Amino acid sequence: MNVIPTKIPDVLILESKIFQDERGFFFESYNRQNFTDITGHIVNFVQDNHSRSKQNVLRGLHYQIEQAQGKLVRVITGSIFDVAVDIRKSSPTFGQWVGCELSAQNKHQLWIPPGFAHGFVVLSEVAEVLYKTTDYYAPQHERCILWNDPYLAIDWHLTAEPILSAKDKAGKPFQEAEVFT
Ligand SMILES: Cc1cn([C@H]2C[C@H](O)[C@@H](COP(=O)(O)OP(=O)(O)O[C@H]3O[C@@H](C)C(=O)[C@@H](O)[C@H]3O)O2)c(=O)[nH]c1=O
Repeated sequence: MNVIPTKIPDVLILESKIFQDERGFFFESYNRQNFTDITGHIVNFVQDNHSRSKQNVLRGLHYQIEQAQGKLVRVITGSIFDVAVDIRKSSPTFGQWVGCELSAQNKHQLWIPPGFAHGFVVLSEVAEVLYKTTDYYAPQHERCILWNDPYLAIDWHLTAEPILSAKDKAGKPFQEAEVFT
């Protein structure tokens, strides 16, 4: 497993060793011991999510203010631009974002610890995204920051208008959003 750092030290891109042969490929998509060694934390994943979206669908920026979720994100069909925003007030990178392309081809995974808002946009015709979470879905604690907040100024690599849920269209400006201490 190769670890690619990002400009936010707690957010990591993980590159697995892929074994290719005449049958296809094999890789360990998750190994608890390796993950603990890489992050320096014992992380307990409790939920696996799977979503499929068409091109230009943008989901985000989401977080849970209680039962905050760390997320380990990967793509098994197509490609996305995946974004994490640091919303921990005490963090030196508070208000900063990082993004990276995750695809079925590169098999990269993004580790986003608790304390971040998360979102992605679909770059390919369709994309299927899988992610593990460190806490359970808790809709009462769900919050959403506006994807195009001018303060955050995220470059989503968009080539068309994004397709958003009603909930995401009604996201809060970053400076009005509830954040972590
Ligand atoms: C996230 C989630 C949704 N749902 C249900 C609620 C709703 O009826 C339906 C679709 O939910 P949403 O519109 O919130 O799905 P979506 O917009 O894909 O939400 C997800 O976006 C990405 C970016 C994240 O980071 C996730 O944590 C999550 O917030 O699925 C669950 O049952 N469990 C879950 O964990």
